[in-house]
Amino acid sequence: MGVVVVAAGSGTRLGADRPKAFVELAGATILEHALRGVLAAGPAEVVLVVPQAQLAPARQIVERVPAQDVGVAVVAGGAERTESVARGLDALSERVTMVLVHDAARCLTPVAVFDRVVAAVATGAAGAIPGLPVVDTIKVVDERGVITSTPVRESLRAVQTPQGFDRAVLAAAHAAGVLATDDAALVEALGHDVVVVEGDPRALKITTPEDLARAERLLAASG
Ligand SMILES: Nc1ccn([C@@H]2O[C@H](COP(=O)(O)OP(=O)(O)OP(=O)(O)O)[C@@H](O)[C@H]2O)c(=O)n1
Ligand SMILES: C[C@](O)(CO)[C@H](O)COP(=O)(O)O
Repeated sequence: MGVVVVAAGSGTRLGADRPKAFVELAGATILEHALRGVLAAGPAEVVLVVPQAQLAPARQIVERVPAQDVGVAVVAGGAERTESVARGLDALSERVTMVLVHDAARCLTPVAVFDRVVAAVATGAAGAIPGLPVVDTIKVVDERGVITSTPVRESLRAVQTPQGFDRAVLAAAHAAGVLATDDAALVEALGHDVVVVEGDPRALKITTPEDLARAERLLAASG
């Protein structure tokens, strides 16, 4: 299994003085936490996708983190998340047949979540992604803010990463050249079934300063 870790975002909503993946969380960068979490899942290879200006700092992180015999490559990302994923995919070796795409911003994702995604793809799913039931009622609104529909809550999931796919399926989905907020959407658009497996609250995406504080608390609580 190969893992593409996308870490090339700027982190506008976090508002830090550097790209989000290079912000410190309990003494290490978000990217370092993410890399350690990914390596615990037992990949054959990993590609870190980072901003062009952060290639050298990212390589220093790779040197610091023990990876045994796992190959860890570092490549520059694009302006959009979808482009960053595509560049990461291109950097995986030919031998990789199953790909997981993971947000560095979800750096505290437990290994059990990786395991559930891998198990679902290994048993034949074209794609598998973690998700949690939503607790709020969700409304669809138009441009005036007027509600146009209320989806049945039981059918909704808030989805996370890692998102796992058969490599050929994901490559075909990216070849369409369409942008989406996650990879599953590209694979769904090709007509493939993507299954949702159980996610985990600890796989939160660090997006705002409040999320960063929550991640600090989670790490402190886990000792
Ligand atoms: N051009 C981009 C945009 C996002 N990402 C990555 O995709 C993940 C999810 O994106 P998000 O959390 O929204 O990060 P940012 O785009 O950096 O956040 P913001 O929208 O606040 O700028 C992050 O790990 C981010 O680094 C990426 O690799 N390349
Ligand atoms: C892939 C993702 O994390 C799934 O929830 C999410 O869609 C990323 O979106 P963002 O707009 O890049 O935060």
